[in-house]
Amino acid sequence: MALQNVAAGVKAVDHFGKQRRAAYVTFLAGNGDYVKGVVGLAKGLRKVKSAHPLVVALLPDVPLDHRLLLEDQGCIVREIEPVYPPENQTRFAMPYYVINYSKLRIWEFVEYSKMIYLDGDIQVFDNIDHLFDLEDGRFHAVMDCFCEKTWSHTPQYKIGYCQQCPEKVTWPAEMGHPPALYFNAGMFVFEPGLSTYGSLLNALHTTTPTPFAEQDFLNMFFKDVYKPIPNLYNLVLAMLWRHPENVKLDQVKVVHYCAAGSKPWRYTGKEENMEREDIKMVVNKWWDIYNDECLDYKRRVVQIRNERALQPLIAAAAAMAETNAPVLLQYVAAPSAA
Ligand SMILES: O=c1ccn([C@@H]2O[C@H](COP(=O)(O)OP(=O)(O)O)[C@@H](O)[C@H]2O)c(=O)[nH]1
Ligand SMILES: OC[C@H]1O[C@H](O[C@@H]2[C@@H](O)[C@H](O)[C@@H](O)[C@H](O)[C@@H]2O)[C@H](O)[C@@H](O)[C@H]1O
Ligand SMILES: [Mn+2]
Repeated sequence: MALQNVAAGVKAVDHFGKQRRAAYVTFLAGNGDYVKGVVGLAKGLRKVKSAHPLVVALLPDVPLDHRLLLEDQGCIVREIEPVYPPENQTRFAMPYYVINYSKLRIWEFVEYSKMIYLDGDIQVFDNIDHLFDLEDGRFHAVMDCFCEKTWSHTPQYKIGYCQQCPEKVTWPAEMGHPPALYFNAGMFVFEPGLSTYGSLLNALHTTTPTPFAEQDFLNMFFKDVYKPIPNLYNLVLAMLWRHPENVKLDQVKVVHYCAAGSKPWRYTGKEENMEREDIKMVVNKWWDIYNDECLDYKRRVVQIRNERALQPLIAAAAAMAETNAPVLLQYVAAPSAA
C-alpha cells in the first residue's frame, strides 16, 4: 500500500504560495531546559484557542529529541544559523545574552506577513490574536523597567529614574535628554521582511554590543517606529514590586518570567521576591498549563483512496491549516493490477 503524505498542513500551504499569513514565533537555543518553556508556550497558545501556529526558530545546538518534542506539540520547527555581534569586550547583563542576537533571523521568515515574537519564558493566558491587527510599519512592544540591579550600569538606574514613573525623578538637564522610550524585547509585534533583515544585520556589524545585547540593539534600530502597548501584553515580573501601581494583575494576558528565579521550570522560591504570593500564583498557573495533557497536540491524519476527492480535500485542509488546525492527508493509491 503506497502511502503518499499529501501534507496539507501549514508547510504545504506555504508551497502553494498562498497569501502571506500571521504566526507566533519563539527562539530556542541549547540542549537545556528552555525547551520546557517553549512546550508550555505552545500549550498556552492552544489553551487560548489562538488561530495561528507557533514557529520555533532554533539554533543547530538544539538536540533532535527536543525538536521532536516541539513537532509533537504542533510547532513549526525552523533551524536558524546563529548571529554573533562584532568582536567585543562587552560584559552582557547575563553572559548567555550573546546568543540572543540570533533572534534577528526571524525577520527572514517572509512567508509570514505579521508575527508576534514571544520569549520561551513567556506564557499567554488570554487570546491576543487581535494584536496581529495592529498598525503595520511599526514595532509594537511593552515598555521595560530600569529598576532591577541588571540596570545598575546605566545613568538612569544611578539617579533612580524609570520610564514607568517619569515624574518620580526629574531627569537632570545637565544629563541631556532622558532616554527614549525603551521596550522589553521578550515580546513584540513585527513584520518580517528581507530589506529590514538586511539592514538589521548590516547595522549589527557596525554597532558596539551593550549589556542588554539584542534588546538594546533592537531599541536603537526601531527607535523611530516603536509604539508602546499596555503592559498586560508582557508583564515583566519585576513590575509587581517596582511599579505595582502600573499593574492590574487580573487583567494581565501575557506573563514574562524574566525576574531572577522566576523561570517556572527552575522555580525554587529562594531568590529575592520569589516567595511573593503573586509570583507563586503565576508560577502555578504556568505549571497547570504545562502539566495539562488535554492541551497536548493531537495530529490528525485523513486517508484518501479516491483520487477525485484529492483536490477538494487538499483545499479544505489547506484552509484548516490557516486556522492552526493542520491535517495530514494520506493518499492511499490503489494497488496496481498485477
Ligand atoms: O539557554 C537559553 C537561553 C535563552 N534562550 C532563549 O532566549 C530567550 C531570552 O532569554 P531569557 O528569556 O532568559 O532572557 P530574559 O528575558 O530572562 O532576560 C529565552 O526566553 C529563550 O527563548 C534559550 O532558548 N536557551
Ligand atoms: O538579551 C537581553 C534580554 O533582555 C530582556 O531581559 C531583561 C530585561 O527585560 C531587563 O529589563 C530586566 O531587568 C531583566 O530582568 C530581563 O532579564 C529580554 O526580556 C530578553 O528577551 C533579552 O532580550
Ligand atoms: Mn525572557
